[in-house]
Amino acid sequence: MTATATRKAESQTMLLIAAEQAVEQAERYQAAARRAVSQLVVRDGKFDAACGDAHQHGVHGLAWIATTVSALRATVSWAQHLQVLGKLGENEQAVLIIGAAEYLGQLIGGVPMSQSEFIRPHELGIDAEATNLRRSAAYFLEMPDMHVVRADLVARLAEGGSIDETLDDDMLDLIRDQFRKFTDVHVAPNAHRWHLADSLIPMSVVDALCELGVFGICIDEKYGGLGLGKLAMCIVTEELSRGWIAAGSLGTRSEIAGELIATAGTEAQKDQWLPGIASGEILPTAVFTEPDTGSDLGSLRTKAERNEDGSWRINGNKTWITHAARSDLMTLLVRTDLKSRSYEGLSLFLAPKIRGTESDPFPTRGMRGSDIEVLGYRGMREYEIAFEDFLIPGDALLGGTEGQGFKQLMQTFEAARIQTAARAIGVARTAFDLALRYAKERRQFGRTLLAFPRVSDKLALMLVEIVMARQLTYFAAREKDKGRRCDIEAGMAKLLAARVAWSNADNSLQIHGGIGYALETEISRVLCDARILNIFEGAAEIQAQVIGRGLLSRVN
Ligand SMILES: Cc1cc2nc3c(=O)[nH]c(=O)nc-3n(C[C@H](O)[C@H](O)[C@H](O)COP(=O)(O)OP(=O)(O)OC[C@H]3O[C@@H](n4cnc5c(N)ncnc54)[C@H](O)[C@@H]3O)c2cc1C
Repeated sequence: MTATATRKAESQTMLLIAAEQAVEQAERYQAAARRAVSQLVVRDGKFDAACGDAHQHGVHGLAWIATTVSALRATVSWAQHLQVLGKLGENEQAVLIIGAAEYLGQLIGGVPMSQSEFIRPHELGIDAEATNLRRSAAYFLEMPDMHVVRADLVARLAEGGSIDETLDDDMLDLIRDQFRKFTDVHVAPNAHRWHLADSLIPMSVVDALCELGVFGICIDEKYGGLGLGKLAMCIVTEELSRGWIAAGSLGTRSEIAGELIATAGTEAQKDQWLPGIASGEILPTAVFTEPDTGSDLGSLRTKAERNEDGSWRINGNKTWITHAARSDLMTLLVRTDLKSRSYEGLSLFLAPKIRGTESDPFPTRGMRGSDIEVLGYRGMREYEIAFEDFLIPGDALLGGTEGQGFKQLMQTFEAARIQTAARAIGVARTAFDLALRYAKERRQFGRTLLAFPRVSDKLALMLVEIVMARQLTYFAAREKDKGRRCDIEAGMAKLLAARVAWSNADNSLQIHGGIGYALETEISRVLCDARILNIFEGAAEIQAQVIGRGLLSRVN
C-alpha cells in the first residue's frame, strides 16, 4: 500500500469510528427523550391516550427524534458496509459527513417537525444529554470547511460523479438497471405532457408494467407473482416514481390488495384474486376514506347489510379514491356492525366492479362517481363515489369474518408505508436531478448558479437526504423481508421520505427561479406531486402519532 493509500484508509477508519461513537450517543439521547415523554404520557405502564393528546408536541417530537436517529444509524451502517466492500469513496464519505453533521446538529438544536414546529432538548428537559451529544459529535459539528465538503461533492456530481448504489445482490442490481432504463425511455420523457393533459396514464404503460411483473412483485410465485420481497418493491417503485409518481403508484393498490388477501384472505379468495392481481389483469382500488372520515378511519359510516340470500348491500359515500374508474376490484372498508361507532364494527370486502371507460367511468349498478380536480398526483385520478344499494357477493368478506377490517388493514400498513417511502425517494431524486441540471446550465453574474454556495449547499443537502431516507427505507424493507415487525420503522421511513420529497421539490423550484413557477417546467409538476406524500398513507402528524405511541409502548 502506498503512503497516500494508507493515509486514506486511516482517515476512512477515523470517520467511521467517529460516526459510530456519535450515533451511539444519539441513541442514548433518544432514550433520554423517551424517558422524558414517558413521564408525561405513560400511566400504570400503558400509553394514556388523553395524556398523549395533551402532550402531542412531546410524543410527536419523540417520533421525529427517533426518526432522525434511525436515519443516522441506517446511513452509518450503509457507510460501514461500503467500507467492507472497498466502495466507500470520497462521495460516499462526503454524504456521511454532511448528513451526520446536519442530523446531529438538528438533534441538539431542534428537529423540524414541519416548516414551523421544532422539538428542542430544553422542552423535554434533556439539555444535559444534548451537551453530551455535542461533545461526542464534535468530529462532525466542528469540522472546519464544511462548506468546502459540500461544494466539492456537488462539483463532482456535476461532472458526472455518483453515489454508490450497490445492493450487494446481483439480481436486485439487475432489476434496478432494468427499471431505470424502462423509466428513462417510456416514462420520464412523457410524464409532463401526461400531467399537463390531466390524462390517465396510457394503458400501453400499464401493459408494459404487467409484462415486467410490477403488479406481482411481492405476490407468491404459487399465484403467478415474482415472489420477491419489499426491498425489490422499493427499488422498482423508486425508479418508476423518478419518472413520474403515477408510474410508481400504479402498483400501490395491487400491493395493498395483494398483502390484504395474502395475510387475511381465505384460500378460495387467494385462488380467486391473487393470480389476476399478480398479472395485472385485475387492477384493484383502495376504498377507505369518506367525506367526514379521513385520518380517523375507525369512525367511518358507509354501511354493509346482509341480504337474505347472503349477499351484501352497501350504502354510503367514499372520497379520494385513486384509480377508481379504471379498476376491477375494490378493497372496501365499511361498517358491518351498525350499532358500533368504533373500529371494531368495520369489515373489509373484496368487491368486484366493472372497469369504467372515459365516457362511462362507473358502469356498475349501485355505484356513481365523479373525479376531483387535483394539483398533482395525476394519471390515475381521484374520485368521489356514492354507493346506493350496491351489491356484493356473500363470499366477498375478507377472511370470512366480520369485524376484522380495521385490524386487517393495519397489518398491511407496514408494506404500504415502505412503498410510499420509496415513491417519495423517487420524487426527491427527480427534484435533485432537475435542480442540478438547471444549476449547471443557468448563468447569473457571469457564473453558473452552481458556483454560488447557497445553491450548491442546497444541492448537497438534497442529495444527502435522499441517501439517508433511502437507507432508512431499505432498513424497514429488510426487516419486513426477514419477517420481523417493522410498523415503527416503516412509519419513520414514510415520515422522513415525504419530508425530503417536499423539501427537495421546494429547493429545486427555488434553484429554478421564476421559470420553475411556469407550468411548462417539469419542476412545477414535481412540486405538486411531492406535496401529497405528507398527506396520504397517513398524514405526517398521524405517522408521528403512530411512531411515538409505538416507541412509548415498546418494552425495552
Ligand atoms: C391525491 C389523494 C389520493 C388519495 N387516495 C386515496 C385512496 O386511493 N383511497 C383512500 O381511501 N383514500 C385516499 N386518499 C385519502 C387520504 O388517505 C386522506 O386524505 C388522508 O388519510 C387524510 O385524511 P383527510 O384528508 O380527511 O384529512 P383529516 O383527517 O381531516 O386531517 C387534516 C389534517 O389535520 C391534521 N390532523 C388530523 N388528525 C390529527 C391528529 N390526530 N393529530 C394531529 N393532527 C391531525 C393533519 O395535519 C391532517 O393533514 C387520497 C387523498 C388524496 C389527496
